[in-house]
Amino acid sequence: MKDREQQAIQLLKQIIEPNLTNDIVSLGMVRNLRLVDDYVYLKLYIGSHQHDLKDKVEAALSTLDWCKKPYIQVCTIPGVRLTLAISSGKGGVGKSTTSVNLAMALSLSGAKVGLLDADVYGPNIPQMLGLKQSDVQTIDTSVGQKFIPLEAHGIKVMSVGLLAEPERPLAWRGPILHKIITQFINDVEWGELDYLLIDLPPGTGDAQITIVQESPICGVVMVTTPQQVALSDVRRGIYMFRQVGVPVLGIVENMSYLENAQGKRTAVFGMGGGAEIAQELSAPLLGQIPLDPRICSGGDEGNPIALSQPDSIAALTFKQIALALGRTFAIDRETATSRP
Ligand SMILES: Nc1ncnc2c1ncn2[C@@H]1O[C@H](COP(=O)(O)OP(=O)(O)OP(=O)(O)O)[C@@H](O)[C@H]1O
Repeated sequence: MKDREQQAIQLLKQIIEPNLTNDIVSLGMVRNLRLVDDYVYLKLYIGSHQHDLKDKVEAALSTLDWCKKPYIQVCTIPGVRLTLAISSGKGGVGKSTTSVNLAMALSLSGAKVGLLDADVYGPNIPQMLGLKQSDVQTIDTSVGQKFIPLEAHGIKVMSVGLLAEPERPLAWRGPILHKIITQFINDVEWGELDYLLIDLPPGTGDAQITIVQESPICGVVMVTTPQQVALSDVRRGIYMFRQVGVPVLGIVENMSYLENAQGKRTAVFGMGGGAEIAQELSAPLLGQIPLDPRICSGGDEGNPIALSQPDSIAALTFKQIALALGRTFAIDRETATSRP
């Protein structure tokens, strides 16, 4: 049986995703591969534009002389091309700040962007985008009721925080947590999106594993601050994602330094931590965001720095990360607007 499984995996490894120029197994698109008698079962996690990969998988597995039939369950979020997760090893390092500003930078580059706040422990994305608690509307569709996302600065937003009562802690546990997150992933009517960013809860617990396993996440951006204690947590996070087969796209180092009016930089939380971990774990350092009080006030006022201060170092760095992601996934202004 193990030999046959290896045979199937080797065949699937020959299928290359043309834009990412990597094979679908390494990209974490093939999951839950099982052999029952002479049948192959697997889940294929893909974006809305990658349905031809299913035919390729079918054709590849059909060449196995012992395989009577492959059963491929395609897992995708309708209308969503790319689902990316933003994660951190520990809380308070600026994960939500990065999610909001990256979403903003991607949107400003011309892409259609959605942001799902799955941080059940501290859902503060709505506030960071200036959204108040409001009744989330639902819509009846052919596949059941769906939530309609709210919109802020051109970004479609859905958050567990929009469903919770203000000032009340979200004390969801175990099965309820699992159900809420799964519902969020599958039951939001996003429409057509180039990117769906998912702001994960901090850490590497059940909630994170559920989300990454049950959604077509094609990559994770890890956020960290430069000090050693944060780095050991981010290392654990990266190992976790690699273990469940989700590629780590790179690391954003936040609160890297504080710059004074004369341009002198002080490394408040130490220097070079992000670069060190990036090198150690062979994950690119996507950018370094300085400490800037305008990031904090922008978050509190619902006006992200990527929009309000486009010439700031922080905004330019988020823009550069957005462009890098666009290049990686071959989504640029042209493809975003000319999409069928
Ligand atoms: N580079 C920065 N400069 C100044 N303030 C920042 C910076 N990054 C984040 N902050 C502020 O730090 C606080 C924590 O940031 P944020 O909520 O993004 O962290 P988080 O990692 O998402 O936290 P949690 O895990 O608790 O959700 C916020 O008030 C935010 O405005």
